[in-house]
Parts: sequence; C-alpha cells; structure tokens
Amino acid sequence: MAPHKVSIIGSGNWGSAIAKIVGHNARQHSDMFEEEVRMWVFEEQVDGKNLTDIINEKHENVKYLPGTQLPDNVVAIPDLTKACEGADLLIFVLPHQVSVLSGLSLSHNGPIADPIQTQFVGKVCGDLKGKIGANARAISLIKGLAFHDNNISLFTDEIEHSLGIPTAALSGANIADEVAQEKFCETTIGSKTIEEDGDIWFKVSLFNAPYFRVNVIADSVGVQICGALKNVIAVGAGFCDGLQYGNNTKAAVIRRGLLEMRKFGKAFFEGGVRTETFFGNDRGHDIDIYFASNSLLASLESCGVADLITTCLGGRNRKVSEKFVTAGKSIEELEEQMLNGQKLQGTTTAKEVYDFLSVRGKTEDFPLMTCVYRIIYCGDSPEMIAKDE
Ligand SMILES: NC(=O)c1ccc[n+]([C@@H]2O[C@H](COP(=O)([O-])OP(=O)(O)OC[C@H]3O[C@@H](n4cnc5c(N)ncnc54)[C@H](O)[C@@H]3O)[C@@H](O)[C@H]2O)c1
Ligand SMILES: O=P(O)(O)OC[C@H](O)CO
Repeated sequence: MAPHKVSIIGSGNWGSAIAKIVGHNARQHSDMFEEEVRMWVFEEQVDGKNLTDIINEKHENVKYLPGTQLPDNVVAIPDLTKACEGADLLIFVLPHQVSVLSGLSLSHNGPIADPIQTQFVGKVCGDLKGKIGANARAISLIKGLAFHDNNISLFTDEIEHSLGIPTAALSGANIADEVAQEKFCETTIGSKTIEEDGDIWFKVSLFNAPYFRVNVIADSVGVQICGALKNVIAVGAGFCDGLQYGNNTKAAVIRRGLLEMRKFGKAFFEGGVRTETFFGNDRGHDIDIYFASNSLLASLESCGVADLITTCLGGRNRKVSEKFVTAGKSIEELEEQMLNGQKLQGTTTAKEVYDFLSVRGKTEDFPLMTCVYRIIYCGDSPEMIAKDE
C-alpha cells in the first residue's frame, strides 16, 4: 500500500505541538507515511514577515508555540487547498471559533456585548469540498461543539457530512505547551469505526510517542462532549482561584462539573454517551480488548476526568477567569492581554451552552454551567460559583 499522505489543518498552540509528534512519526515510519507533513497555516504577519516563511525557515511557530523546534519535514503552507492536495489523512486542529468583537466596550460588572462568532470548521470544510479523495480519513482534535441556531452537532459529524469521509476525534489531558516539552501524558481517540480507525490512527503510530500515550475507544460522542464542556467548568475553577476559595471548593466545582458534562451528553445526544468515558472503570483499554476479543468495553479515559482536572489546574480558560475576578477587566480584554488575542473556548461555549439550554427550558438542570454564563455575561457576582443553589 502507498504511504499515507498527512495534512494538518491548523497551526495554533495545539496544532504546532501535535505537528512535532506527527512530523517525527512520519519520518520514523517512512514505510507507512510520506515524510513530508503539510501544515495549513492561517497567514499572519509577525514582525513584518509571513508566519509561514518564519516557520519554514526557523522550524518554529514563533507566535503560537515559541521555543519548540518542529521537525523540518513539517512544511507550513498558507493555501488550504494546496496544503491538503492528495492527502489521505487529515488532522483538523482549529479553534472551534473566534469571536470578532462588535466594537462595543465590554464591562466587567455589567452585561457585555454579544461578539460575532465565526465558525472555522464549516468554512474550511466548504473550501475543501470535492477536493478530498474518497479514501481519505479525518480526525478532529478540536475541543468544542458546533452550535447552529441553538442546535448542536459534533465536529466529527460536520466534517463527515461535508467531506464524506469517516472522522474520529482525539481529546485528552493535553496542555499543548507541556506536550511540546515532552512531559508525559495520555490521550483518547474516540471512533465509531474502531477497527479501521484503530488501525490507522493508533496501530500505525501517527500520534503515539513515549511521552504521548494514545488509547482508542468507541465512544466518539463522549470524547467530544468531554473536550468541549470541560472548558466551561474550567472557567468556574478560575473564578474559585480568583476568589481564593481554596482546593476544596475547586474540587466541588470539578465534581459537579463532571456530572453536568455527563448529564448533558446523555440528555442531548441520541444513543447517549458512556459513563466510563467520563469516570472510567478498571476493565482495561478498549483497543486492547477489541483486538484481543472483538468486544467493546471502556476504561478510565484521559479525555474525561483527567482533562477536566488538568484544564481546571493549568489551562488558559482557568488562568484568564482567575484574572477576570482579580483584575476587574472583561474576558475579551484579558484574552488580548494574556493570550496574544487568542480566544478561549470556555467563554464562548458558556454562552452557546446557555442559549441552547435556555430555548429548551433546561438551564436549571445545569446550574453550574448556567452560573458560569451568568457571571461572564450578566454581571452576576463571581461568588455565585460557590453558592449551593
Ligand atoms: N492549546 C492547548 O493546550 C490545546 C490542547 C488540546 C486541545 N486544544 C484544542 O485544539 C484546538 C486548536 O487550538 P490551538 O491551541 O491549536 O489554537 P489557538 O487557540 O492557538 O488558536 C490559534 C489558531 O487560530 C488560527 N487563526 C487565527 N485567526 C484565524 C482566522 N481568522 N481564520 C483561520 N484561522 C485563524 C491561527 O492561525 C492558529 O492556528 C481548539 O479546539 C483547542 O480547544 C488546545
Ligand atoms: O488551555 P485550555 O483551557 O484551552 O485547555 C487546554 C487543553 O484543552 C487541556 O487539555
């Protein structure tokens, strides 16, 4: 079989960290992959130069992952179609959306303006439609959910429907900077077609590294719900830190958050999610069991409680939300100041989740996520996060 041709769609903090692993593995396993890994870069100017030129000259994404050397077989390409031409393995690693401020001044204490949201994935898939081979497969590393007119869908479904190719999801306790520094962690791939996806994404070792251990499970929905909703809970954890509420309160937020995440998955997704994806059990790894006995079971997954913990301890959502409490500035101002203008998922998703729940009359069933929304968008006191109501 011809070696797989890999393209990475996205080149932010996580996109660049994963490019380091994928580039290294493609070079190591030249019988399985073409050595060159193309990475689509949304072109930006950095100190008067194109970011793509800087990446290709210095082999470093100086804007989104400074200080990490990328393998020189990772090639930055500003044209999306060219970056994906002939690829049969597509790795989607885009922010789920960006907020473009409507220009109103935003206040920490009062209601804030509704930013105009731009969904990346739909636009990217639209541009790629008809240009991707029928035998290609995709994997989404995006942590978010797609909301359209207060309806919800998974990014794997969006990609599958748009490009007509099977799409898996990868999510775990994976703060990009730590992965880039090769600090040990685990991750979970969720797949509806575990046998084929297990072969492609797991057995051929595109992602596995000694410091990045991959497991594959059948609960693709659960993997994505975890990755999206933990961001909202992490904002709550950041409020606790800003208020210096201590570890016990933060642990209560994490516990309640995890329960709400699972409840959300079970309530709104046909076929539901598996409790084990969120909390785990001790029956072993799905993929090992699958290949050994052809049965599907679940085990404790990195995408569940582990990702929630790491995001609530060290993620960007937590960091900015802590500052929201202590600095008296809007989330948008803090993103600009602290994250180079990158947008957080938790803040936008808190609103999307709230709007979704609200039209269904279900906000009271999800008190923690509703509370996070009210603190950011309605000017409620951050102290609400630790009130038992
Ligand atoms: N950063 C992490 O630690 C981490 C870890 C795991 C998963 N994730 C998830 O991975 C996904 C990608 O996150 P990231 O950290 O790589 O991205 P990021 O938050 O660093 O966002 C920057 C990316 O957005 C692109 N961009 C900016 N403006 C754009 C525009 N107008 N059009 C198109 N692209 C534009 C930039 O080129 C860059 O690729 C997200 O869903 C995130 O939740 C992030
Ligand atoms: O920095 P955050 O809050 O976007 O979280 C990063 C990763 O998702 C943690 O796994």
